[in-house]
Amino acid sequence: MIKLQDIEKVYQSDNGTIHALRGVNLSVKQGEIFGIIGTSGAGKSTLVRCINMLESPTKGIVTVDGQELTSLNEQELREQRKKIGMIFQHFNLLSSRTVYQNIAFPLELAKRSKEEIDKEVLHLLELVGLSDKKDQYPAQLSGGQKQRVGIARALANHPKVLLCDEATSALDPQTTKSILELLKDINRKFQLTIVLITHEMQVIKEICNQVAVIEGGKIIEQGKVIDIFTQPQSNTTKEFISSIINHNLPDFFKEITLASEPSADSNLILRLSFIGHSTEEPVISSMIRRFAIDASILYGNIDHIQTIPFGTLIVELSGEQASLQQALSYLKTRELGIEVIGYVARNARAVG
Ligand SMILES: Nc1ncnc2c1ncn2[C@@H]1O[C@H](COP(=O)(O)OP(=O)(O)OP(=O)(O)O)[C@@H](O)[C@H]1O
Repeated sequence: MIKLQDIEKVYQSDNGTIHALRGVNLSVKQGEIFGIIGTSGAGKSTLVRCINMLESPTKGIVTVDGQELTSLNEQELREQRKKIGMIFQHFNLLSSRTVYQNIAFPLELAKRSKEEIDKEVLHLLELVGLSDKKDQYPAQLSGGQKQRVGIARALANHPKVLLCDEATSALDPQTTKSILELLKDINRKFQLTIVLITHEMQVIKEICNQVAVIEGGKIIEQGKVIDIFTQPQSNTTKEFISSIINHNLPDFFKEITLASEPSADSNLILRLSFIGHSTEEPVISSMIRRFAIDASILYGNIDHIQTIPFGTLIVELSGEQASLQQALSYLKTRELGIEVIGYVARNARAVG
């Protein structure tokens, strides 16, 4: 549905040249909720604004719904933009218009009849749960209600894509949840493709199928949310994830020396991640039964990414070195993530 090829964006400002995007390639499938996460200044807003050409890329090709936007003139672009709705962090509502009139605005611009507009607006008000607020002005609404108006307005022209520019960043956690639920609902009902940018991993975890991490104008990591959460590669991604999932080692590891290679009398410390059905498999107990080893659990956590459960265990295995290596080989045949954290001297910690 959306394809970005080698997108570059250079701003010329009084302070010199700013290279905001440096060769971005992205592909978003129809019906996906695609999240782009990055810290302040990473290039998120520039990137999302390149998708509907509010910013025109200095270089590269933007294609939406099979149409190359980067080759269109202004008038053709205006037509194509009707396929792309957008919502904003600060809602961007017209303060002198009522809720009804705000939602009607894009339909008036599209020269739709009064009857059509009325039917459409009433339907959208119901969809976003604001039928009773139609004659109020934005100043009389809460942040969450304002964003609901923003969503209804963005959907007025039946877009195929909805772009969300930090749409929940100005909202409290409870309101954020309800807006994300509404976006999920709309995605399901209309098979609408959603691209959202955020600096909060919680938002990605709650609704996205796919995620891309942007840093210094480049995509440094991308993939399925479940894969990125369970096997983050870059330090930036690890940091984002650690804000909601503790990937750090427990404190007592700071006091012991970990070796990267085994010695005759060392214990093996592993981090195991279980995803989906593998959380139900009794891997640890069958490993202990098969090999002459002991296992003690140093840390355990279970979480969900939307409906998929995933768990993390840090375990210390003790026994003969040959048995430990056999157990490790056995674990590698199971459906789980394995990270060898290191080896500790057998007496460094008492294994129970
Ligand atoms: N219109 C502009 N003129 C000049 N520089 C700009 C302009 N817009 C953005 N930039 C610069 O481009 C870089 C990327 O900015 P952008 O707003 O895309 O990042 P961001 O990840 O969305 O950050 P934030 O979360 O703080 O909004 C920054 O260095 C920013 O200062």
